[in-house]
Amino acid sequence: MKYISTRGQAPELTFEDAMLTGLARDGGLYVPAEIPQMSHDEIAALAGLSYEETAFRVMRPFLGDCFTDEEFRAIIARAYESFGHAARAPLKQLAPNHFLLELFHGPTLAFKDFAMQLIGQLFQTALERRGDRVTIAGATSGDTGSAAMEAFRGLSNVDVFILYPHGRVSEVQRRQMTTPQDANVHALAVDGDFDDCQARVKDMFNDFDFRDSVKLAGVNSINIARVLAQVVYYFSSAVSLGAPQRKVSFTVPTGNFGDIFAGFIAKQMGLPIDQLVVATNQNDILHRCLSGQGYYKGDTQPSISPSMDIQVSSNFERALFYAYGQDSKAVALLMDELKNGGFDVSQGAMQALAENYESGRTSEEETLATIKSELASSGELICPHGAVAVKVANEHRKADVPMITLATAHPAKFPAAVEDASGIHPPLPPRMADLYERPERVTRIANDLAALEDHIRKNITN
Ligand SMILES: Cc1ncc(COP(=O)(O)O)c(C=O)c1O
Ligand SMILES: N[C@@H](CCOP(=O)(O)O)C(=O)O
Repeated sequence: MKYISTRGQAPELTFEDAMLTGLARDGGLYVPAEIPQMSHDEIAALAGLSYEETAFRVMRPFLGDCFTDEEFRAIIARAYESFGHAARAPLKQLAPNHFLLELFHGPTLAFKDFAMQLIGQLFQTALERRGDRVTIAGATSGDTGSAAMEAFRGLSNVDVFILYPHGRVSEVQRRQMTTPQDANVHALAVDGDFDDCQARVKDMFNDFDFRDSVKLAGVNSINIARVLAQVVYYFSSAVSLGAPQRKVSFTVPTGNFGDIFAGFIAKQMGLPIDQLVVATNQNDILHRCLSGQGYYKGDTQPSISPSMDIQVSSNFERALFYAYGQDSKAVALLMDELKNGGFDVSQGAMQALAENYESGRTSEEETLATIKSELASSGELICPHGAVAVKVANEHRKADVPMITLATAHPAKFPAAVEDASGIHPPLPPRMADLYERPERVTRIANDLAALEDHIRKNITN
């Protein structure tokens, strides 16, 4: 199994090398050279299996011979043992044929834990075997950061530097990143927005002297291993609702396009997915693009679903790669145009996108109203990101096809917005009850590549 870059100018890599590399050296993103297929019978055989066994069967073909079956099973078992729900990703019914997929039972209360806990174990095994170490740089709008710190904290062969936009994450999200006391995890509050943080991380990867000297690695969804780990819950949830005998649909609250792209991979593997619906908040660049208005950056408007306050949606590059028939030159040109503000998508590529994705947008008022109305109708208290998706799902779902809406974070991560909408203050789980008393450790830093690289060089502990 080989991995190729969306921009066509980087070496082909194995799964393990693609995982440890993060961003391709031509600035592109790695994708599998071929997407493995699962037959109708193989998908049907997932019924009744544990989440861990489903993860093994769905992900195994992507790994090639990088990890033995025994190693991979042990890694999966360790990755999910700390989850607070036996099913790992349980489904709750909201209405006839409408289900919520709860992806927030991991250690940091967001869907990021599904992939991050797994790749933490994969990194550790690979690095120990190689006798090597890495420096991870990650950008976060709130959830990736704490999930990465939790997955890698205390490890002797990894340092983790997380860039988050100062003042633009919820207090719970911030404290989850600033309170771990392990010396190898570092929170950096950047004077900028998430797109600035993500751009600086990509700049670090494109500065080969820095990249090579600190052995830079990435755990954002630029890392293909992150995306592949998220494919699993599309299979587990669809099968529990009757796939492959019947089709299902998904609505996904979307920012960096990693989660919905995992759904696209599941569909390409053979999972019978009817609709894949992209749900955006008021930062609706993806919805505008999928509606035929081109991909043009605007100013990011801070919202009550801050994790999706994104203009440069990293994995959309992967979606474009497939929509342009794997034409890496065309993708490279579009990404150059993006540096100058944006680009139009060709008619053929628009058609290909339309065959795979639908989209919708939810305003701030609609998000608050959905939290309130869902509590009244189904009794579920949902976080603002899930609420963005529930509203869009209700506009798109068909009466005869089950719609699975992804609940990507626990409401307790966004208590102010949830209380504003519902009158209920969602409590943190008991193991985090003292989060507000824990001492914070954070470095405020300019949105400046040289300053960031200097800080990282000076603070590597391993
Ligand atoms: C809670 C939450 N929901 C949704 C998203 C959007 O997911 P993606 O960036 O994979 O589109 C994010 C950020 O990634 C998030 O943290
Ligand atoms: N919403 C994300 C943004 C980064 O996304 P990623 O999936 O590329 O890591 C966050 O919470 O940090």
